[in-house]
Amino acid sequence: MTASRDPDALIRRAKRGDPDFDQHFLVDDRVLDRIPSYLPEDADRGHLLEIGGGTGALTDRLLAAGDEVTVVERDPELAAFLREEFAAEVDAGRLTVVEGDALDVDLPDFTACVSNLPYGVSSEIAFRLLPEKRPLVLMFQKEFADRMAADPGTDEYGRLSVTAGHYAAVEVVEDVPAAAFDPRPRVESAVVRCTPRDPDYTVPDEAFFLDFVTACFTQRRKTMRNAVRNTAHISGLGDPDAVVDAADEDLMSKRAGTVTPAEFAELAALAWEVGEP
Ligand SMILES: C[S@@+](CC[C@H](N)C(=O)[O-])C[C@H]1O[C@@H](n2cnc3c(N)ncnc32)[C@H](O)[C@@H]1O
Repeated sequence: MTASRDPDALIRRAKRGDPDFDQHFLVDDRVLDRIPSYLPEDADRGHLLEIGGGTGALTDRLLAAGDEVTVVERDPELAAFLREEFAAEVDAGRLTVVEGDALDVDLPDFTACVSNLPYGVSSEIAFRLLPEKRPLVLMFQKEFADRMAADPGTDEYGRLSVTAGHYAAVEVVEDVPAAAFDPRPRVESAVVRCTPRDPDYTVPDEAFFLDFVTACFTQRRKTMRNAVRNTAHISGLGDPDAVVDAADEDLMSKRAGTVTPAEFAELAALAWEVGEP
């Protein structure tokens, strides 16, 4: 196997690294080597997607781990640098560099995504990728990663945990210190693995379920009884009182932070039936 490109040399050649553009490049070789290995063992590595290629240190590892790679990069100078640096792989049809905003561009039919995300838009990108139901290995700000993977009853559990968990089993697989990046971000980071799976509950309407969960967590300090009543403008319920009257009393006395995803789904089904959504 050929040696990987030196991440510091890539940054010198690209002459980029602007924190205002979410440009914090990974320079720790051990972290870079480990990231693709977090893909589930049975993941199809036929076509890997990378969002935010930067100077290509992770792109280089993905070319070694997969058959074909598509990288999306918003910075035109970095996109041009990637095409030049990886000209042989581009010519061989193994690498496609898409210049554009990952929130707008058409995504290819990828089999798995491995990315060190731009943190300013990491939530929007994650929720663009999760419904695609492909394995994802993504670097986030640590606090965000912990909230995504949190269990009911913990301080971190919230809307993000339920909505991400609706699409995938979510695990934090590695904490990454700021020192692993150049320039250093002001926050700590963590790598998350999302393994797609169907949830252990069914919902009558996915958009309504997600809005209902979002609504309840805007009032996380209130009982579910009050949360359901006070947030009809978010959940879209025409008759929230009917839901509260029909629902289990014990569940209505809980706070959102201790309600499991399956309990949210049960309540959303009831709300869909009697709450005039
Ligand atoms: C945290 S850096 C990661 C770079 C590289 N993958 C690495 O690990 O060193 C994020 C990259 O995403 C790019 N970026 C920022 N916003 C973006 C967007 N909306 N769409 C695509 N790329 C974006 C930045 O220019 C930057 O190169």
